[in-house]
Amino acid sequence: MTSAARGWASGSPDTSWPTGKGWPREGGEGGPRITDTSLRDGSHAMGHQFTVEQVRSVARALDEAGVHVIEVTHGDGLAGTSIQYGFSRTPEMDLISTAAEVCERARIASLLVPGIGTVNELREAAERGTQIVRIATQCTEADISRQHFEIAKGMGLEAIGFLMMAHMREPAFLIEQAKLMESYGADCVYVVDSAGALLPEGARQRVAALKDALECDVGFHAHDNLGVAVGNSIAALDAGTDQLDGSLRGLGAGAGNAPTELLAAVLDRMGVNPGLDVFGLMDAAEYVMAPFMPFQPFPDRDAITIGYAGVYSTFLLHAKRAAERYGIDPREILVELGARQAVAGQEDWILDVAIELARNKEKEGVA
Ligand SMILES: CC[C@H](O)CC(=O)C(=O)O
Ligand SMILES: [Mn+2]
Repeated sequence: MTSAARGWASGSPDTSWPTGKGWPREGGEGGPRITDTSLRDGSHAMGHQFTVEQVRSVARALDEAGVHVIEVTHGDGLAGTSIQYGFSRTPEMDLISTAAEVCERARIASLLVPGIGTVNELREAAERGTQIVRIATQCTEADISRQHFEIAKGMGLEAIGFLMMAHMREPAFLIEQAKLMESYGADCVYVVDSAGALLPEGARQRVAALKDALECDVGFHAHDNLGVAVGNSIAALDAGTDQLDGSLRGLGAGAGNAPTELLAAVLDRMGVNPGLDVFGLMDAAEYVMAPFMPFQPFPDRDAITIGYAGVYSTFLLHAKRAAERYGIDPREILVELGARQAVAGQEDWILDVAIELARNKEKEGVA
């Protein structure tokens, strides 16, 4: 569908345009609402070095191709720029303003991780054009997001919960966490496969459980560590997801996200295209995004290990260092950490596991 066919050229109001909760179901075009996170999750792959020009051209191309929501911030969310997470080349508020200025239809979202971003950044982001805040917590810690939801709703923003590392917990557990976010005012709660560790059945079960238990929308955010980001997104759709995430060329952390252009093509073939210009997105990926990408994210050995072990990608470097010190394969450390369900903040386990594995190996060698 061209922009003219959608009535964009004339700027006529399109009542089917997605504005959040329950968006497309009655009288709309059908299909899920699409959020492109190239300019946020992609910030990780870019080493947080986006320029104003890059953001302008990507946001414009996404908007023209009918993407409903464009997420813009540092990869770790508002105020992520730091020695810990990597300094942004361009102040994220300028990137938000730039995207907001060029978008005629798409809404701008920003990620906020409680403990990193504060209400001050959220207020400024809203002044610069952010209309949707995605509040991200570990999938075991939804309770820390109450204040953030209440403030965001008080500011008139659409507020979305982002339950990260959702592969680590069973659907029944996620329901409880998602219900907390809903009770704080969430318009939607996402199952976030941060480590790309889910397989289609796991994605389906988690989304189906939330759909069954919540009144608000449900979303799904994929990573491609096991090469099934698009397959998992389709499984989520099958389970009734209202919203899906993608990024052009999959630009995102680790093995990257589900490519938006691929999602568009697949949804179109499934007969549930929510108004995306399939060729436009293919062109945006090829001619706007690809030329400035520092590398093409894909499931390489490290990325597969993260998905296979189901651990935080931040464990990788520490595991490699410990493995070298104790003469073992870092993959063994990561798989063991995954089995022990290590979460962020438990990096000290890495050394313990390395020592234990080295001892076991020594014993086996002696026996
Ligand atoms: C906290 C940042 C992180 O990249 C959020 C996300 O996209 C994920 O967990 O997959
Ligand atoms: Mn992500």
